[in-house]
Amino acid sequence: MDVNIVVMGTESVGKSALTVRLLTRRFIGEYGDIESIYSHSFMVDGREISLNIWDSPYSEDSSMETSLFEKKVQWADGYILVYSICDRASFNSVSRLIQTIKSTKDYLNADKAPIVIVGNKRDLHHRRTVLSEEGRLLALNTDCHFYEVSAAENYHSVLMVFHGLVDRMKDAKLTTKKPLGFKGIVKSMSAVFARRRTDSF
Ligand SMILES: Nc1nc2c(ncn2[C@@H]2O[C@H](COP(=O)(O)OP(=O)(O)OP(=O)(O)O)[C@@H](O)[C@H]2O)c(=O)[nH]1
Repeated sequence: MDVNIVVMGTESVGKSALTVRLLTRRFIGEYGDIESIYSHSFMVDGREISLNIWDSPYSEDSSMETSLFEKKVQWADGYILVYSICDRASFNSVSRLIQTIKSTKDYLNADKAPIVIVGNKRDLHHRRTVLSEEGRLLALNTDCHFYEVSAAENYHSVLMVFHGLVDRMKDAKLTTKKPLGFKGIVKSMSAVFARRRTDSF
């Protein structure tokens, strides 16, 4: 089964950190700001699940963001919306993002793809400005799912986020993989590591 997941959220909330943690089990600290689609396969109940994860840096450019946003919604079978527990604006943005996704034509026309809300940076609890209860309540009110994790400290909680989302899709009628038609997307981990190597010299 092929599954497309889009990871969204404002700047520096840890979208790449979560994605790279899933793929490599590692937290590398600094991540490039490139639009990337990563592939990752794993077995569930004897069946191979192939995940395509679209991780994009946050962009302030609204015109670019609109067309890209629609493309993402058209492509996605599921969403991971990330905020930082230390950044209230990022939480408010997730709340708005849910409304925007849910009102998009492609979302309404398709089988409603599951949405998972993720509060990241749980290790920074001394700087917390968003309570766990607020995340949970938002999920309850919007019919989404909720996790609080630390990409920096914990691989298993990150794994739970992605597997939890796939579990919710298993019964959903997934359409055949939609063509992407978007140039310039890097489909490998090499860019992340190449960037890191460059930075360290
Ligand atoms: N303490 C802590 N820092 C984290 C965690 N996750 C990410 N970071 C840090 O937060 C910063 C931003 O992480 P990224 O993964 O690049 O965030 P992003 O959401 O992909 O950012 P953009 O690409 O700018 O949209 C980096 O310095 C990471 O090391 C976490 O769980 N805990």
